[in-house]
Amino acid sequence: MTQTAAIIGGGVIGGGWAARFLLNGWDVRVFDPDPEAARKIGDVLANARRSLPGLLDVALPPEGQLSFHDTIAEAVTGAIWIQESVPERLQIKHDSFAAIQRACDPRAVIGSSTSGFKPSQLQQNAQDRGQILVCHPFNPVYLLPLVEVVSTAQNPSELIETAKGILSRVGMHPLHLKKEIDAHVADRFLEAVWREALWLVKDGIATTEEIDDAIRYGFGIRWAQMGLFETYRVAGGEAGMKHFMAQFGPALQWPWTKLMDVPEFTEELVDLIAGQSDAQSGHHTIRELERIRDNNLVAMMRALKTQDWGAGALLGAQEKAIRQGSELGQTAGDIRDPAAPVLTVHRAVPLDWTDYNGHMNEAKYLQAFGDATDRFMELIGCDAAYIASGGSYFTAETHIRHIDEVNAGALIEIRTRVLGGGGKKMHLWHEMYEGARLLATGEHFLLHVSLETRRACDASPALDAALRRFADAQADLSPPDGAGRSIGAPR
Ligand SMILES: NC(=O)C1=CN([C@@H]2O[C@H](COP(=O)(O)OP(=O)(O)OC[C@H]3O[C@@H](n4cnc5c(N)ncnc54)[C@H](O)[C@@H]3O)[C@@H](O)[C@H]2O)C=CC1
Ligand SMILES: C[N+](C)(C)CC(=O)CC(=O)[O-]
Repeated sequence: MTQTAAIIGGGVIGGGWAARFLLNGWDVRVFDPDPEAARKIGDVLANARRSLPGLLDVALPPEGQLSFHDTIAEAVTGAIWIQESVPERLQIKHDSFAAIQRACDPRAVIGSSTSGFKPSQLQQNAQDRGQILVCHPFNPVYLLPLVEVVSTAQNPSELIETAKGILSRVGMHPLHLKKEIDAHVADRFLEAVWREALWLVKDGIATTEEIDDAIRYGFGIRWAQMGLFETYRVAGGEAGMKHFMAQFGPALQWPWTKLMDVPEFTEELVDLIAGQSDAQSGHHTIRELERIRDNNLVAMMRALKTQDWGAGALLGAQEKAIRQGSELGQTAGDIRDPAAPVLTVHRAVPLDWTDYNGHMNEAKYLQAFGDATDRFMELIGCDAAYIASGGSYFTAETHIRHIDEVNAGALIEIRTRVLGGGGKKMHLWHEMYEGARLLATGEHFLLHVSLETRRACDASPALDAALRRFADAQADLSPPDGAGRSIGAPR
């Protein structure tokens, strides 16, 4: 059954939460007094639709329904997750919690996006303190997985576990802090770095662009994959962390940084920073910058997925769970009708598959058909264990027809037929669709090989039988249009 989330405050962060829940299959009900809220959330959703689904190599559940409501009471009806993302003012947050708790399901989780308030401050005077906890996300909420969960002794452990479970199921990494503290963990770093950067600009040491370069050409990339302590452990060389601390610890006593002093926010400093930021980035609109940011984040996170590391490992685990619960997780024994084409790929087109023509690049059609072949091989028993035992298939010939174009974010399906198979041979036919629209076909001839001799040889009897089950059942189907065709101009 579809689950429902309520979003109270639909600005930058509330809009991001709405997109994350919707694209993970939840219905979302929004309350925001701003008459422009629907348009603003629409813009965030458009960005999310082109970027989030393509993070995974498998389709997310069908998108939920979005609705807007005139009161908090109406918005929270039926919601099991309520995310407060109103402005960072304690009184507005308290008023919102009071209105939420007058109307909501007492079992619902109420998460607050607050960047700085402690949960005990949020819970003050609440009707049910135990229902409210901090769930602090990072912008863009639809792509970045971190959410800092901060609770108090008032929160029942079952509610905290429910909250963490739900956040994990929408692809997030709930980091549950041991104790509450102003600004949680991550915002304390961000503020320390920001404060230092303001000094560097004010003192004329570096411009905003030079400071950004200092981050993005070096330690920013490093942090994205290993964080701080693991990076420094490696920097200690073979002697490791103790050596690193002995070598660089004393620097903390020297006056390298001004950390706790804050430069005065004079009009002059604000103008200096805003002027430098305009010179650095003013030629892009904010929407353009958001898209550049999203393109880069998707490429980086997908690269980390191939390494099964950090934020990428989380994506891999989510992908595996979705696959296991879907048609793509079936075994050959689950398939009752081997005469029907088999679903081998169901996924969105990722941003990093598109090219200068604004659509999916030709090389990625082969990637998608290659993935379809891999899935079919796995289905008939040519899986990781079989390959480790020394047998596999090599592709000997491929013919792809590009029939229609497709853009980032679009959901594609590949259905696979067996045109022939048995012994050493496997002849596959893939059709790629977006809905009912045929996008491409791929015809592939493969040979079974011994990975030891690198020469063709018969498949194992079990693999051969599994392949022949499909080949025999499909033998009487009429040949697909375009099968066996060679390249030539239409006459
Ligand atoms: N912007 C950021 O980078 C991050 C912000 N946060 C936190 O998220 C919360 C929201 O911040 P943003 O989305 O940046 O602010 P925002 O200004 O973009 O959005 C706030 C939204 O709340 C609406 N609003 C105002 N009064 C309301 C009320 N009484 N009931 C319902 N909605 C109301 C406004 O119309 C606006 O759409 C804050 O607590 C902030 O600390 C958390 C992570 C990152
Ligand atoms: C600037 N900020 C304190 C609102 C930032 C955050 O809370 C998290 C983020 O997305 O950087």
